[in-house]
Amino acid sequence: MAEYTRLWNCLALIRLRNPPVNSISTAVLHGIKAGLQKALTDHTVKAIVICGADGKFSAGVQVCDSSVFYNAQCSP
Ligand SMILES: C/C=C(\C)C(=O)SCCNC(=O)CCNC(=O)[C@H](O)C(C)(C)COP(=O)(O)OP(=O)(O)OC[C@H]1O[C@@H](n2cnc3c(N)ncnc32)[C@H](O)[C@@H]1OP(=O)(O)O
Repeated sequence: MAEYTRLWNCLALIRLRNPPVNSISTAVLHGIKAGLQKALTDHTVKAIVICGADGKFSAGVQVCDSSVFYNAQCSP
C-alpha cells in the first residue's frame, strides 16, 4: 500500500507501507501511481516526498512478485 497525504504549504507525501521492509509489490506500485495522480491534479502541490513507513524506506522490488515488472512497464 501507499498512503497519500497533503502536507502543509506546497508539499504532498506518499508513504510506502508494506511490512516488514516496504518492498514494492503490485499493490504498492498502484498506490504510488494513485498518489502521484492526486498530487498532479492538485496544482498547489509543488513537491512530492516519497518515504517508507516505520523508519525504513524500501527494500526495492518485492521478491517473488515478478508481476511488478510487467505492471511497471505496461500500465498506462
Ligand atoms: C531492477 C531491480 C529493482 C527494481 C530492485 O528493486 S532490485 C532490489 C531488490 N531488493 C533487494 O535486493 C533487497 C534485499 N533485502 C535486503 O538486502 C535486506 O533484507 C534489507 C537490507 C532490506 C533488510 O535487512 P535486515 O534488516 O537484516 O532484515 P532481513 O534481511 O532479515 O529482512 C526482513 C524481512 O524482510 C523480507 N524482505 C527483505 N527484502 C525483501 C524484498 N525485497 N521483498 C520481500 N521481502 C523482503 C525478508 O525476507 C525478511 O522476511 P521474514 O524472513 O522476516 O519473513
